[in-house]
Amino acid sequence: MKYISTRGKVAPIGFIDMFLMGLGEDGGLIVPEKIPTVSAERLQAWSGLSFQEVMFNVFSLYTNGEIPEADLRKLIGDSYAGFTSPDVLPLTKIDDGLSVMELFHGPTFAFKDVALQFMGNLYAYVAKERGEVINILGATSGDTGASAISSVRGKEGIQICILHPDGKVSRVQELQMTTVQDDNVLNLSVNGNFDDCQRIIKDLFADVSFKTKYHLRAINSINFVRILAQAVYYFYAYLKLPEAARAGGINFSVPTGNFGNIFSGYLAKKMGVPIKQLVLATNENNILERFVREGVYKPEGFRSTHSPSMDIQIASNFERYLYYFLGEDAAEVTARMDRFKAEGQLTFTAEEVARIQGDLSAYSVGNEECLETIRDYKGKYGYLLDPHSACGVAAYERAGSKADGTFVSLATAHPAKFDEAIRLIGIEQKYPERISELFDKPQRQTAVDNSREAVAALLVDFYRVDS
Ligand SMILES: Cc1ncc(COP(=O)(O)O)c(C=O)c1O
Ligand SMILES: N[C@@H](CCOP(=O)(O)O)C(=O)O
Repeated sequence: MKYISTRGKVAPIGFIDMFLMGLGEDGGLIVPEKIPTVSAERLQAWSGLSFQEVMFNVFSLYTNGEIPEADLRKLIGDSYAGFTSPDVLPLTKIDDGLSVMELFHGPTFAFKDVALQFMGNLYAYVAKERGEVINILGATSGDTGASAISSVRGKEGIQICILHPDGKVSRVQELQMTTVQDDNVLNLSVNGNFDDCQRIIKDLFADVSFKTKYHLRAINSINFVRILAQAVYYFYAYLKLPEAARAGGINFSVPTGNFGNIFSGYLAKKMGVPIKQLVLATNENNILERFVREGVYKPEGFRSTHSPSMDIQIASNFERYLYYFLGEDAAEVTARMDRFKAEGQLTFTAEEVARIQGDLSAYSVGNEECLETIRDYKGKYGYLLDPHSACGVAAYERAGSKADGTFVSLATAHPAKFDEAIRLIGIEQKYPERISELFDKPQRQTAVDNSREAVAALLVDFYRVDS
């Protein structure tokens, strides 16, 4: 298995090189040369396996033997040892039609831990085995940053810098990042929004001489390993359902912002998970909904919502979807992304829109509807959703067609991370101890201007370049 770029100008590389490259050196996103598939019989044989075993099986299709089997098993075992649920990702039945897969039982109470605990350990492994310098650069709307920092704090040979939008993450998210005192962590609070943070890091990754000199490594869903690790929970959700509930295929409702969460589902479907509908749930930052419904991909005014981690306009993984949508035609992807850069929007023909709607359905959930869904599910089922997970459930409610069989809605964060919103509807919750203890700790972060140059100047001082 080799890896290539959506823009076609990266010579095929192996698994570890792909992991280290992060963003393709031609500015594209990395994808596998050919997506491996799992037959229905083989998938059936995975029934009853633990999450760790399913992950091992999925990753073994992609790693080319570059990580010896025992090492891969240990990396996976270590990564989920700190999850608080014995199932790692428990599946909770809400009613006959709907189950919620809780992805937030890791150290930072968000679904990002599923992939990032593994990636942190993989970076430490690669640093040790290959003597690579690992200088991680990431952008966050709140969850990726906390999770990535938790996965590498204090680890030998690794430095991590995270950009977050100043004042636009929840209080708990900010504390999770900025109360970490390890010297290998730098938190930059950027005077802008998440799109600005993501643009700055992508510009720095695209500057190949800077990237090479400072050994920049990606932890965002820019990195294909993130996408792959997230694909595993689609397999696991399918396998955890009783046979009768999954017969004929299942549906997922997926809160998404950077198109990473749902693109992982799209990948799992291509690999062979019998997924019928993939429902894309956004908040009021609804560029992806407009793309699916109207065939227009165009950022519009940024809005702050109750689900701040999905306050995203420019969705990084849109380009990966485009690549497959355009029949893996890298020249056409390049032409369309160039057009997007020049004109600030992409429009799709009616025939194309019909095909997009064959892959995805999409719903944008307003602030009021989000809170209403939280109130409703707490009242009806005694189940407390966080605002991101509530967008997923609200989209499921609207997707409607219960005749399609079982739905799994992905619960992407613990409600305690977004108590600001939950309190608005008068629901009191008790924080897990690992969250309540954050409020007494000192914070450390550096304010920085919304510019690539300002960030680069700080990185030059922070990163280690010796091996
Ligand atoms: C809690 C939560 N839910 C959902 C999402 C959406 O995930 P993605 O942006 O990978 O699609 C994010 C981050 O964007 C998040 O932090
Ligand atoms: N919601 C994310 C935004 C970054 O997305 P990523 O999947 O590319 O890391 C966050 O919480 O930071």
